[in-house]
Amino acid sequence: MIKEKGILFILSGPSGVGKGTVRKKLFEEETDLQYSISMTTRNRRPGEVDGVDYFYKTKEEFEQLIKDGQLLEYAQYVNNYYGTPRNYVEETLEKGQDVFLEIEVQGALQVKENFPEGVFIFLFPPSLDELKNRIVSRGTESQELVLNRLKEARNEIEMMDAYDYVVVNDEVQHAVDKVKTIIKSEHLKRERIAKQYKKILEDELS
Ligand SMILES: Nc1ncnc2c1ncn2[C@@H]1O[C@H](COP(=O)(O)OP(=O)(O)OP(=O)(O)O)[C@@H](O)[C@H]1O
Ligand SMILES: Nc1nc2c(ncn2[C@@H]2O[C@H](COP(=O)(O)O)[C@@H](O)[C@H]2O)c(=O)[nH]1
Repeated sequence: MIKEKGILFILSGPSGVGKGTVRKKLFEEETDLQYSISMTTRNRRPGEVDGVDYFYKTKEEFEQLIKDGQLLEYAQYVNNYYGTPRNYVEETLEKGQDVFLEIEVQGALQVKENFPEGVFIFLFPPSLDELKNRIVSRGTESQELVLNRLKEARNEIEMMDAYDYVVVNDEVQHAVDKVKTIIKSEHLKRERIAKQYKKILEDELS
């Protein structure tokens, strides 16, 4: 019997909307997903751990990874590089396990070119004011960086139509439940298609 490949889920959206918060809660409740840890050149925030939150790289190391074709996608976001390790994603999907990416919009659009069969979810803020409150209240960025991230957010929201699903992050648990429903329905959809495909093959062979 042919082993089904895993499904690639991409959670994306503007900085501060709550992607990391929603993803962490989702992973407490959903144990069958594999999280792809990204590479970045940004400085480690207090409490972040290398190999858990990110793989932290120098600019030179990151540019070498790009040259070597080791990134599935990458983006320069507010003066730093961020990217997804290609081997980890491809090998995990090949093993039949689902992979979950939490990345910004430019990167998500690159993934869409290479993996159009991926499931693209856009996390949307209840309002732009609330988005600003969230970035500011997190307290991890200077005022200048908050403004840069908000400027970027407006461009990112314009790309929302390229996604398969839009989930409003009003309350964390609501958003997590909606993402879980999307994951279940994508599995059901693929099972149904596989059954139909099997039936067509059986009919043709009989
Ligand atoms: N539904 C929510 N209601 C209120 N606050 C929230 C909600 N979701 C997230 N937050 C808060 O908003 C802030 C930003 O969340 P988080 O860091 O998860 O965003 P992000 O989209 O991952 O940001 P970035 O893209 O910059 O990494 C955090 O302080 C978090 O606690
Ligand atoms: N294109 C990619 N974007 C990524 C990746 N990993 C994280 N991100 C996104 O970058 C911004 C900033 O993150 P922060 O940790 O500095 O707040 C945010 O939107 C992340 O989702 C990646 O591999 N590729």
